[in-house]
Amino acid sequence: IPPLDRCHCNKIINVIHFTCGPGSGKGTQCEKVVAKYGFTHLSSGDLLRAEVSSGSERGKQLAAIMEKGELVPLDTVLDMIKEAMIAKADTSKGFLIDGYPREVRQGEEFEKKIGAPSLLLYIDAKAETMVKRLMKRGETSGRTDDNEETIKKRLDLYYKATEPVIAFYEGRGIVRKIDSEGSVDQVFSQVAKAIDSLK
Ligand SMILES: Nc1nc2c(ncn2[C@@H]2O[C@H](COP(=O)(O)OP(=O)(O)OP(=O)(O)O)[C@@H](O)[C@H]2O)c(=O)[nH]1
Ligand SMILES: O=c1ccn([C@@H]2O[C@H](COP(=O)(O)OP(=O)(O)O)[C@@H](O)[C@H]2O)c(=O)[nH]1
Ligand SMILES: [Mg+2]
Repeated sequence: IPPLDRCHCNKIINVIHFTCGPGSGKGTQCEKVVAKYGFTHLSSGDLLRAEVSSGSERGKQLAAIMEKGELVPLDTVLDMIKEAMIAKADTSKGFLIDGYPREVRQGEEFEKKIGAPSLLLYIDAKAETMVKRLMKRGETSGRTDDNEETIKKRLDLYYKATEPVIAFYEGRGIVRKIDSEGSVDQVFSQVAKAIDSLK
């Protein structure tokens, strides 16, 4: 398919994966990255939630999986990301892909269909910190998965499926680990340093 190839050759130097645990602060940091660098932010979770809000049949199936804190089929997420990347390929300065890959196979498929990332940002947060932040966010977020039971499942799945992703890319030398325990600005200064090191 031609648009795919376009994606392949154009922007692949600037694909940044943001892979961290739930509630580690990805969404918060991505907003700041967009403000400073003008990258296109694609949040896999937000793309899925948009499909759920559309009320489509596919959205209903996704909602049931997400409410349980499980992972939706990897092709579904990849197709959504690819579509969104193609739509922006001509004008984007780079892509910041948040909450992805969630499992090693997702990363492998991304590379086959789109290309290799140039950086993988990983915010290292303690389980206790993530749970605390998510419970607090749950007071106002309206997200059906911000409840104690689902948070626990999301964390378990993170340690089981997502942490191996970091080891996988560490082998390639593109992982930058960020300590999450400071303030939002302190975390961002580490993120910015990692991105600046790409230039
Ligand atoms: N103290 C502190 N709180 C933060 C920081 N970053 C985010 N938070 C808070 O932690 C909560 C979760 O942050 P998000 O940015 O929504 O986290 P996320 O990683 O996108 O989480 P998911 O959407 O569940 O993947 C929010 O309520 C933020 O206000 C930080 O650097 N320091
Ligand atoms: O590649 C992805 C990204 C997200 N999700 C689903 O979307 C939910 C919310 O993802 P998000 O990144 O917004 O939040 P997190 O779980 O990291 O707090 C997850 O629990 C999964 O059910 C998924 O299945 N595959
Ligand atoms: Mg988020």
